[in-house]
Amino acid sequence: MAKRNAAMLARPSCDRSLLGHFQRNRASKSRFVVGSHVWVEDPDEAWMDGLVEEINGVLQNLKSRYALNEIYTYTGNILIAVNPFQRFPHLYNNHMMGIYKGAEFGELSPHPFAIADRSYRLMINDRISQAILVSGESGAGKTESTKSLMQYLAYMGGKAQAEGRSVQQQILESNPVLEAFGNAKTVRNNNSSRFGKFVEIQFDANGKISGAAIRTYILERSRVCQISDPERNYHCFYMLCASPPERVMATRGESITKNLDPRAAALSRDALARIVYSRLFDCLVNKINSSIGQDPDSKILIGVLDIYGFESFLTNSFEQFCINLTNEKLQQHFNQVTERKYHMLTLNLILFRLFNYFIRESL
Ligand SMILES: Nc1ncnc2c1ncn2[C@@H]1O[C@H](COP(=O)(O)OP(=O)(O)OP(=O)(O)O)[C@@H](O)[C@H]1O
Repeated sequence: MAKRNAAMLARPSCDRSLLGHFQRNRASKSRFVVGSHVWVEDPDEAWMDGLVEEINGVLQNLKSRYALNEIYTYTGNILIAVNPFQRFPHLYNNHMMGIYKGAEFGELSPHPFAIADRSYRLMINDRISQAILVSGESGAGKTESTKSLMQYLAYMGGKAQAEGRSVQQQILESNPVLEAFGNAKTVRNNNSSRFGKFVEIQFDANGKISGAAIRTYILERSRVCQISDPERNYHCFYMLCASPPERVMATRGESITKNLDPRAAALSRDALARIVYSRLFDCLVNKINSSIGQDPDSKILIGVLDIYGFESFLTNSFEQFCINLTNEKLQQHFNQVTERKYHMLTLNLILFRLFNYFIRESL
């Protein structure tokens, strides 16, 4: 039998929160202990009294349902999902979402769509925010269940977008990006989330999605520089280094397919690294500026420009070429400026801005 892991989805009702933690073999132990008196179903006697002599730890109900490909089971308000380790696309298509739409909770087979539908109805009817907790051991199927929940909420709350991509589309499209940067192969799961995620889907008064926020928690930072075999680093690093036959550029409204040989792929990788680093540097400067604070009402200022000096190597980088050109221009202007008795700093600042603009545009 395939390995079975289980994830649990708990739906809080409008006035209380259900929190829980599901581990295989523990649920039965919490209800039955060795020595308990129990009723046992019997084909002849109907019910017989019995005594628990041994607990072998198998959740019989989940096991027999799993054998019939029934991977979802309710226990009260809680949905238990047993990882099937195979795709059942018919369980998650538009037709299935239509069936669960507005159906009474418990009327249809247990499903994440039913949990999402109940939460949506409670939010609409009682005007109270809801939360769905997805919990379970690594590899149990929490991320897959979360995607089904989000798929259904997007289906219920989605509104047609006149132009551009709708909020619901963007929420669903954020999954592959976050997984590329936040998921990695571990011993237990080839696509293990190495961060916690709280997706807040906001609705307007008509129950339509009006916005969303993704809050992440405790990204496993150590993985970036420390991994043990056979685990891997974050997927994005392998995606960056891989040279697919064609890795497609998506632009607004269309996608362009371009063949990249390993050399071109390496150039793209290096360009990305440069951009990421320079954005990080800008971000640092912005942080410093916002912590110092600026006076928006100030009408006068003294600017002091300090750019790096000109230099000439055997092979000059593009930035070196730019800085040499700018230094040359600055000196020309300095001479003109002093001759014409203009204020030198003002012109220098303009040039500095132009220089920045030029470099940014060129990169
Ligand atoms: N409902 C499902 N249908 C098909 N495959 C599933 C389903 N649930 C889980 N899987 C399979 O199991 C793998 C692990 O599931 P998932 O990544 O959701 O686990 P997880 O509980 O989020 O793990 P982690 O805590 O490590 O992130 C998935 O990549 C997928 O192959």
